[in-house]
Amino acid sequence: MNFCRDCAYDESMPLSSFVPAFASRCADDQARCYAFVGEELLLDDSRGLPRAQVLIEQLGSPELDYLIGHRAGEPCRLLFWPQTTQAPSGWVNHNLRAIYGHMDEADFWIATRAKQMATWDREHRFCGVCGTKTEVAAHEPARVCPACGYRHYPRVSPAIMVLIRDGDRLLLARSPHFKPGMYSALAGFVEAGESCEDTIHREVMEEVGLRVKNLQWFDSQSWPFPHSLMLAFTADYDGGEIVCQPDEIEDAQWFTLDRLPDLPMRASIARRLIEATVARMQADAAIDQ
Ligand SMILES: NC(=O)C1=CN([C@@H]2O[C@H](COP(=O)(O)OP(=O)(O)OC[C@H]3O[C@@H](n4cnc5c(N)ncnc54)[C@H](O)[C@@H]3O)[C@@H](O)[C@H]2O)C=CC1
Ligand SMILES: [Mg+2]
Ligand SMILES: [Zn+2]
Repeated sequence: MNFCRDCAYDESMPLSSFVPAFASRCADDQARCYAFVGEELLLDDSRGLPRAQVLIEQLGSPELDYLIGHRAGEPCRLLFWPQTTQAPSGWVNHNLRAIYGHMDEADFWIATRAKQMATWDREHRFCGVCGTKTEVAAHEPARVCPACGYRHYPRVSPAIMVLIRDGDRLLLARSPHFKPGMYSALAGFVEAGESCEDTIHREVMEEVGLRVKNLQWFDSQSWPFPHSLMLAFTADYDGGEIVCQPDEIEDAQWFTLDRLPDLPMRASIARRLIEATVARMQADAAIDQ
């Protein structure tokens, strides 16, 4: 699956060839370099990965320099400089959401892992239990407290997503943060003590006042904004009238397939979930004719 439209996707090293790993120092100048200045990914003019050594000569020693895995056996290195670092010449800073589809697809997803590793490191500098400054473990992504021994691993926040069908129509909603005209499937974070299914029933009732049944698994996706794990389902409508949750849901409507609104970006599992469900509903309608 490669949505890259204007760069060379290295099919010989597909994302499936990536194996996560961790070492608290990389310093391998031949490694594939996923470099961030603050929230933004540094790429060269043709949206390829930069050379670590050149960046370090320009920006000085990075705040983070970790091995984060191997792509087809090639080491993958995270370099991180804080936002205050001046932008280096000859490289372009990219917002991660915006660069999808314009860089090697596998490198995009490895860069999202790198971003989450940088977030983990910077948000666990002090022990959440006793306040002592933490230290990075040598061979696993953990910041360890030397005083109480607590190990702080990268945070992953499970979030459900559910697309509700009712005959030939789909329920799509929009948050106030969405760009104008865009609608998506419902989503919500799994709360402590909930199963995914509990969250779906709760979030659908909270966000649009409806009941659902026949939950079916679709797929999952790491979503590094900042550390969500999307767990996507479809469900059938099982009663209720649409009542939008104030502040969370600006609008929610039933849409027939011939009247779909603007949909989420191509990188999102929301887009894949909606397109796959529409295709299945169109196939079912063709059989019924
Ligand atoms: N990849 C995709 O296709 C999509 C991804 N998403 C992501 O799903 C996640 C959940 O979506 P929302 O509708 O915003 O969630 P939501 O419906 O649970 O409401 C968000 C609220 O949850 C609380 N919150 C924030 N971070 C949290 C955490 N880690 N754990 C528990 N509660 C938290 C905050 O009060 C926030 O206002 C977000 O990260 C969003 O970016 C949402 C739609 C599409
Ligand atoms: Mg939500
Ligand atoms: Zn501690």
